[in-house]
Amino acid sequence: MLTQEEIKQLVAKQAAQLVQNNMTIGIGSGSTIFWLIMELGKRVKGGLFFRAIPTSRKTAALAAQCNIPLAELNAVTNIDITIDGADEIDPQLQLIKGGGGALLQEKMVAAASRELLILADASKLVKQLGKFPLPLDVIPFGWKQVQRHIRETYHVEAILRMEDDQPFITDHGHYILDCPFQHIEHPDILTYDLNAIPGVADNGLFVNMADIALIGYPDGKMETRHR
Ligand SMILES: O=C[C@H](O)[C@H](O)[C@H](O)COP(=O)(O)O
Repeated sequence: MLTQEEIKQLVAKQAAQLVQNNMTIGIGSGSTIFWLIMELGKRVKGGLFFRAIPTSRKTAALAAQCNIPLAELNAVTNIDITIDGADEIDPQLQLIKGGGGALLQEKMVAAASRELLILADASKLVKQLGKFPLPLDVIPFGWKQVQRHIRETYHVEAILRMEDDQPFITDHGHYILDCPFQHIEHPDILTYDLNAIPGVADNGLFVNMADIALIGYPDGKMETRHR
């Protein structure tokens, strides 16, 4: 039986093979994407040329260490494919993302891409989204008003994400509120409503965005799911 890290490595290896010469790709964030970057680094060493739009400072730093040429989102008109991880994946390939706090850039890069490929081990598969607390990317100014709105509207206690006893700060200087909805019946409606709250920059629901998910299992099998 493979460990979770070995499964992540396996799906990352397979996904790295999809990148072709001269492509522009988006690279997501997180521990699964760490392995993707390692695999892409090997392909760069082997002579493959592509350029990548990173979705976080961490991803950018890792990719630079692996000699992957980087570009900014503003510098491209077209991204062939974005490869990213997820925190939850439902049967319609609707996602919760943002466990690492990079959801805002991830969604912007995914939205600019022709295709979004999600890599995950099978533990991320759920029947219904919501067990994983939904991250909201919020402007620090007046964040408690957003928290109060969530409490009054949904009866959900949003928790300010902390790191080393300080609020966790995103790459763009924002805060993250983690919202334990438990059951999200209509992700399409919820994403729209949450983003309408003043002070919310974005939320971690990725609705109708993922095209393909590559799922790895402990026995070494891989499954491709399409939306
Ligand atoms: O902000 C983080 C991203 O949305 C990640 O893609 C997500 O949290 C999954 O990360 P991991 O591959 O570490 O489980």
